Amino acid sequence: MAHLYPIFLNLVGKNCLIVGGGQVAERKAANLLEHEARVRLVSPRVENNIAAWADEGLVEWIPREFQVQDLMGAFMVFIATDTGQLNQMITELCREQGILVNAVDDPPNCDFYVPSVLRRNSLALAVSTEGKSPLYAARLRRELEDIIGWEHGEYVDILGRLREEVKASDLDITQRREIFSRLVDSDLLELIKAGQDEKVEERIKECMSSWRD
Ligand SMILES: C[C@@]1(CC(=O)O)C2=NC(=C\c3[nH]c(c(CCC(=O)O)c3CC(=O)O)Cc3[nH]c(c(CC(=O)O)c3CCC(=O)O)/C=C3\N/C(=C\2)[C@@H](CCC(=O)O)[C@]3(C)CC(=O)O)/[C@H]1CCC(=O)O
Ligand SMILES: NC(=O)c1ccc[n+]([C@@H]2O[C@H](COP(=O)([O-])OP(=O)(O)OC[C@H]3O[C@@H](n4cnc5c(N)ncnc54)[C@H](O)[C@@H]3O)[C@@H](O)[C@H]2O)c1
Repeated sequence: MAHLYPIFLNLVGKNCLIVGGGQVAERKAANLLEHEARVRLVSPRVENNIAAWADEGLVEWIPREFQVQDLMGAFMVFIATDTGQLNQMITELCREQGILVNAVDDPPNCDFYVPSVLRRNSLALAVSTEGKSPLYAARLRRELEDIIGWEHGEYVDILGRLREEVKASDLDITQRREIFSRLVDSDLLELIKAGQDEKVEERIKECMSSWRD
C-alpha cells in the first residue's frame, strides 16, 4: 500500500467540523483551535473543556445528534462518536461530498491521520506511524523534545528573517545559496543556546559579509 503523503495545512479560518464531544473530540478540537481553524462541533453531550470553549465563543457547539446538513461548507471533518456504524455512515457521506475526513476509530477509512507534533516556533517535526502505534509516535515526540530545544525555534526565526533580507537583494541564486549555506553550517545554534547574543550578531555579520561588504 502507498505511504501517507505528509503535508502542513494552513487551517486559519477554515471550517472544521467535529462530530462527537468525548475526550478524543476534545483533543482534536484543542489542536484545531491552536491552529486558528473555525471549529464547529455537533454532539448531544460534551466534555467540560468543550463546553467552556463554546461559552467563550471559541467553538460553535451544536448540542444535538449529527444531521446530514452539518457537513455543509466543511473543509474537513473529524468523526469521533462512540458508535462505529454511525462513524462509518458519516465517513461515506463525506466521501460523496469530497470532504477530507478523519474517522478516529477507523484508520483504514481516514483520508488523513493527525501526527504527533514537536513544535518550536515555526519549526515542526511531525511523527506518524501510519496508525500502527500512536503511543509510539507520542513517545518518540517526547524523546525528540530533549534533543530539539527552544533554541531551534529561535534559530529558524533568525534564518527566516535573514532569508527575507537576502531575497530582497539583487544577489543571484548562487550567491544567495552561498549565504544560506554559511548560515546553516555555522555555530549560530550553539551561540543562541548559550545566550551569547553579541557573538550571534557577529556570526550573522560574518555569514552575510559577502553580500554586505
Ligand atoms: C498522534 C495523536 C494525535 C492526536 O490525536 O492528536 C494520535 N493519537 C494520539 C494518541 C493516542 N491514540 C490512542 C492512544 C491509546 C494507545 C493506543 O491505542 O495506542 C493514544 C495515546 C495516548 O492516549 O496517550 C488510541 C487510538 N488512536 C487511534 C485509534 C483507532 C485505531 O487504531 O483503530 C485508537 C484506538 C482506540 C481503541 O483502542 O479503541 C487512531 C489514530 N490516532 C492517531 C493520532 C492517528 C494515527 C497517528 C499515527 O500515525 O501514529 C489515528 C489513526 C487517527 C487520528 O486520530 O488522526 C495522539 C498523540 C498526541 C501526542 O501526545 O503527541
Ligand atoms: N483516534 C484517536 O486518537 C483515538 C483515541 C482513543 C479512542 N479512539 C476511538 O474514538 C472513539 C471516541 O472516543 P471517546 O473516548 O472520545 O468517546 P466518548 O464515549 O467519550 O465520546 C463519544 C461522544 O460521541 C457523542 N455522540 C454519540 N452519538 C452521537 C451522534 N449521533 N451525533 C453526535 N455525537 C454523538 C457523545 O455525545 C459523546 O460526546 C472511540 O470509538 C474510540 O475507540 C480514538
